[in-house]
Amino acid sequence: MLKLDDVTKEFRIGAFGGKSVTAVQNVSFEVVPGEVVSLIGESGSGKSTIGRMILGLNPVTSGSITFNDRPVQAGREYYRHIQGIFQDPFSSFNPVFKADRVFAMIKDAYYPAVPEPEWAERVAASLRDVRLNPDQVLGKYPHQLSGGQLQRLLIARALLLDIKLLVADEITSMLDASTRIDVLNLLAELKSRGLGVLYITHDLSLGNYLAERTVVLRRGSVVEMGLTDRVFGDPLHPYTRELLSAVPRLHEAWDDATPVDTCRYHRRGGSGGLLEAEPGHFVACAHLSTCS
Ligand SMILES: Nc1ncnc2c1ncn2[C@@H]1O[C@H](COP(=O)(O)OP(=O)(O)OP(=O)(O)O)[C@@H](O)[C@H]1O
Repeated sequence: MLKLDDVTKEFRIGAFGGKSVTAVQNVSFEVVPGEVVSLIGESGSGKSTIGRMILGLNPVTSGSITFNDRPVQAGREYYRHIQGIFQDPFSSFNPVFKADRVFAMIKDAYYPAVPEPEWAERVAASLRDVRLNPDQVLGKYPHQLSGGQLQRLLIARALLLDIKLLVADEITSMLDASTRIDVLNLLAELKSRGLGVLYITHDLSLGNYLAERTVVLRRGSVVEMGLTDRVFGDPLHPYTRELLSAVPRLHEAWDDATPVDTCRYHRRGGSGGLLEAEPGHFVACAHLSTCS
């Protein structure tokens, strides 16, 4: 199980790192095996920073991230179980390597003792799992494959490992509508095999389609989380309601002045924690800075 406990991330910025920006603040949530959790929020809300911390690509400033009770530790053993896939599949491949090479690197790093014929069969099986024809993709360079094929290749590569958690950061945003649905269905199939997925997205409808639970981020903090049906069906936080009513402009930068001024939880629950409004459905007060 992946567990984030009170995680905060500050980046040092400016000349000589004299200033800092808080990208993620006091975030806690879990992803259990066989569950898709979608992490949604506007651009700059801290989604990718959370993904990168889970993958050990950025250290946390405070709090902890554990996977099966062990702290994140970037390295071969960790990546055997946890893999990340990102928005732009082309940037994940070295353009001068054919697809075969991607798989050979996994063999060299993790399975050097496996005989070649057995390895070839494993590769073919993982490609078939993601509905790719091995004969049509192996032997090709990245530019000879489509974005959807490359995303599937990345998933196939992850499947060759003993993967338990996939961090999928905007993986469908560069795909056309039909390929997007194919990749989403593939993720749904993987979750039914016990894989946990953190699905990071701007796109509420995709999160709604796939995820059992939804975590809504605003300016680095969780404002609401719970079962997707409940968060979408009965959004409690004004910001979540705003997000749901503003779907068509989700890809635009948001105006910081977005009014978030009505909150029925104001003054009901301390100064910053999430309130459990109903079992498993948590919401932040919309007036955190003034709530006491
Ligand atoms: N390496 C960094 N150095 C300084 N600031 C950073 C760094 N990475 C991210 N940030 C800042 O942290 C905040 C959160 O960024 P992040 O990329 O996590 O947001 P996001 O929700 O994933 O946005 P998008 O959907 O546009 O990718 C932003 O204000 C961003 O400018």
